[in-house]
Amino acid sequence: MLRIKELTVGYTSQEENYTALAGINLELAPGETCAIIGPSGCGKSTLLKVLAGIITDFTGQVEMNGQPLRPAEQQIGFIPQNYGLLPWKNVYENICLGTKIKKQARSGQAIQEVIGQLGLGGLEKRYPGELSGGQQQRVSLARSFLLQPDLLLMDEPFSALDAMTREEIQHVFLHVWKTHAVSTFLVTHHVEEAVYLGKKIVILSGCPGQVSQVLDNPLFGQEAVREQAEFFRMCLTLRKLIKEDWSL
Ligand SMILES: Nc1ncnc2c1ncn2[C@@H]1O[C@H](COP(=O)(O)OP(=O)(O)OP(=O)(O)O)[C@@H](O)[C@H]1O
Repeated sequence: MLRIKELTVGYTSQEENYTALAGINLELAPGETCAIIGPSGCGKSTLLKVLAGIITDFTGQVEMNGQPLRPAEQQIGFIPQNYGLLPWKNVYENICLGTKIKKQARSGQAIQEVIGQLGLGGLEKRYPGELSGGQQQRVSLARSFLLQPDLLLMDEPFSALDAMTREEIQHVFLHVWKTHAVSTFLVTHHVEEAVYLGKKIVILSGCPGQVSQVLDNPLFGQEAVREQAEFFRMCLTLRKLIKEDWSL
C-alpha cells in the first residue's frame, strides 16, 4: 500500500517561494491504478517527481507498506511524456536499460516475453529514431514492465500520439498491465483515458494543487468498455465534476 500523507511541495523561483502542492492525501492499494487529472500547473508532474525520488524537499510523508518510500532502493518505473528512450541504443538495449541500471538479471525468455506482449518482435535491432511514436511508446512500456516495478509512474504517456494510436496503445497497456498488475499512477489530461485506465480517479484543483475528488471507477479493466453507454455516462459525469471544480 502506498500512502501519501499531507504532502506539501514548494519551489523557489527568483527568490520567491510558492507552494505547488498543498496537503495531498492519497492511497494506492497494491495492483491498483490511479489516474490523476487536473488543470495545467496544478502540480501533477511535481507529485510524480516526489514519488520517483527526483524531488526530495517536501513536507508530509510518502510511505510504501508502512516504510518511507526510498526510490533508490525500490523499483520505480517512470514513463515520461517523451518516452525516455536513449537514441543511441537499439530497441532491445532500451528495453533492458532499466534492469541493467538496477543491476538486475532477466532471463532471455523474460525479455522475449515482454517483447512479444508489447508486439515488438522483429524491431529489436532498430533505433528509436527508426520507430513510430506508438512503437517508441511500446518500447518504453516494455522497459517498465520488464523491471517489474513496485510502482509505475506515467506522466501523460500517450499524449503525443494521434487519437487512434493512443486508443490502441491504451488497450495494449491495459492488456499487459493485467498480467503484471503493477501499482500505477497515471497523469493525464484526457477524461476518456482516466476512465479507461484509472481504477481510482483523482481530480486535482490548483493552485496550489489539492485533492478535490477521489472517484472509484467501476468500469476499470473492461477492455471493450469504450463502446458501452456506461463509459460515455462516466466520462460525462467526470467532465461535469471537473468543470464545476476548475471553475471555482
Ligand atoms: N523546477 C521548477 N522551479 C520552479 N517552479 C516550478 C518548477 N517545476 C514546476 N514549477 C511550477 O510548479 C507548478 C506545478 O508544476 P507541474 O509541472 O507539477 O504542473 P502540472 O500540473 O504537471 O502542469 P502541466 O499539466 O502543464 O504539465 C507550476 O506553477 C510550475 O510553474
